[in-house]
Amino acid sequence: MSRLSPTEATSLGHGSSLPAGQPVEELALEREVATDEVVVLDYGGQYSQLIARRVRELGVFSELLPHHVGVDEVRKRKPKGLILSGGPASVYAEGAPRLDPELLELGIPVLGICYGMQALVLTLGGKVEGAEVGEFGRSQLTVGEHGRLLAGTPDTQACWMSHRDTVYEAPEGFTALASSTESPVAALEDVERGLYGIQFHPEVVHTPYGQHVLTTFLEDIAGASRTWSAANIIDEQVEAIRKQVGDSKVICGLSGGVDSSVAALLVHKAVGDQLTCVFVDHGMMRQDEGEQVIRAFRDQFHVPLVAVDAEERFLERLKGVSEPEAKRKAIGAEFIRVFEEEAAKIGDAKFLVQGTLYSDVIESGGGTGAATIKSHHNVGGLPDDMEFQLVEPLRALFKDEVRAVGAELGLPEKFVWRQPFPGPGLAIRVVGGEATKERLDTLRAADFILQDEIRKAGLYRELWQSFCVLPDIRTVGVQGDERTYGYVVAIRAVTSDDAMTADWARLPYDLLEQIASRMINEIREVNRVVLDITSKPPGTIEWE
Ligand SMILES: Nc1ncnc2c1ncn2[C@@H]1O[C@H](COP(=O)(O)OP(=O)(O)OP(=O)(O)O)[C@@H](O)[C@H]1O
Ligand SMILES: O=c1[nH]c(=O)c2[nH+]cn([C@@H]3O[C@H](COP(=O)(O)O)[C@@H](O)[C@H]3O)c2[nH]1
Ligand SMILES: NC(=O)CC[C@H](N)C(=O)O
Ligand SMILES: [Mg+2]
Repeated sequence: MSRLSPTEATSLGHGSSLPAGQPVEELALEREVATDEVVVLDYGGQYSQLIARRVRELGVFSELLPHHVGVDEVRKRKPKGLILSGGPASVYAEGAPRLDPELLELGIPVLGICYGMQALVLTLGGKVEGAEVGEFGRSQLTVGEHGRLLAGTPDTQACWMSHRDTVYEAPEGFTALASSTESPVAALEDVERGLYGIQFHPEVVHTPYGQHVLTTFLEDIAGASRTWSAANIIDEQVEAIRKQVGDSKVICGLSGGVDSSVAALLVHKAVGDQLTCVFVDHGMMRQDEGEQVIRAFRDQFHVPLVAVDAEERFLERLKGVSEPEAKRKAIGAEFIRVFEEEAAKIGDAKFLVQGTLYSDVIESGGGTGAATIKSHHNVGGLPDDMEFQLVEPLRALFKDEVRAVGAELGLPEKFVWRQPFPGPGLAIRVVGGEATKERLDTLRAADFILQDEIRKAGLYRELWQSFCVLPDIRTVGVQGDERTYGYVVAIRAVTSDDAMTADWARLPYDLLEQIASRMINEIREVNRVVLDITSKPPGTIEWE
């Protein structure tokens, strides 16, 4: 991407995987199946999510499911093919995830990648063993026989590996296709049974023929039509929304962010004036944001918009609340109470549209033992007694795909390329303490300066997000020969593709200096500015 991310790490760093216990129904997508799908089973690999993204980039819809889902869950989706991801375990480790042999009997081709291949080989009676030396990073693949899977690729090619266990013998019925520096069998296939395996990672950019091999699997082997694109989700969703909503009234929580704007446009396309948008100004917005959103939206679109001034009730609700999850849940619940009141006013709207994305769903954990990193207000933060039925047309998409849909729908660039802003707003950036009006105002002032300077420097669009955090800390300073005891502002700026992983942005020193000095000079309460240089993982983007 940019001068801001000096390493390639961000493009490789999709480190998410679905924790065991993730309830699958949370992830199931109501699709009017119009396009072909390939399911990726996640064995906890670092790049599992990247596999699904690559498949989508190649024009085939793809969903990532935890490895332990039953065969029925996979069958339900009528996939054209199945991909088994890599994973951190050794196939011999106690409790290592197993491959259910029934998955190999679905009548669709299966491609095992790294751990996925090792599990396949072990299940079918081949030989996998821990090698003396591992094979990490760049390696050389030597193809003995191209077979079906490696057709059209060179006899020797670079590939990217990350494993210690190694396949020494292919199971009966398989042909070993290639070896690598440290792996006697680095690719194999049993065309008859439709089973394929590769030890290397086709999904990372360091495997030059990776996309080629994936394309072969999708197109030639699985026979999937490459007709899916973020844009054709429009027709699919318009149809699904009509079916779900019928002739009921619908409200849409509209923040002015790209997700809810796109969701609103889709729903409007589907059910026209049954839709009313509701913008909630909870007092945790950025400077002048409320007015800007209302003006921009009313100017641009012909969708009725109700703006609710809810600052007082949100501040009241947050009194004494400092623990991050408690804060998120309080905000999530209050949002719903406001939506309920507005729904009643417009005449019993039973449906609530939200711009929930795939990453919100994955990250919110789920509940049955899965790790919840943080409850996104629109997923894990919803109150139990909510009666709305949710309409979430973007639940299957990643942010870059939503942007593509937005562009296709004619959403102006300034909406499409807005940096994300979390629903709970500045409240989760007043860290370690209560979000009082006074602290929110200080943070708002700092944030305004940061945005202003980032835009002036022409960096706004290159950054996934740039914002300030106000910890509950004061430090001693000396200003005008006087002792001061003021707040610390932290600057957080990150690059990312989809918020699942992120790197801290290398902002120019001169810009940082300009930002810091403006903050200290212009905001009386602030006397120190620090920079957050934590990537995600191990950090998250927001501090709470
Ligand atoms: N101030 C708000 N008023 C009404 N609805 C909101 C508000 N903030 C968030 N929401 C609802 O919560 C959903 C999730 O918020 P989120 O911030 O993830 O998306 P967004 O604001 O639409 O887009 P972006 O991620 O670009 O900020 C929104 O799509 C919207 O439906
Ligand atoms: O609408 C939202 N409601 C939330 O509760 C919420 N929490 C985090 N975020 C945004 O999600 C992305 C990932 O954030 P984290 O790395 O902090 O988990 C980042 O873009 C965050 O700004 C939220 N958005
Ligand atoms: N990347 C992987 O899937 C690694 C598989 C297994 N953990 C190994 O080390 O061989
Ligand atoms: Mg937002």
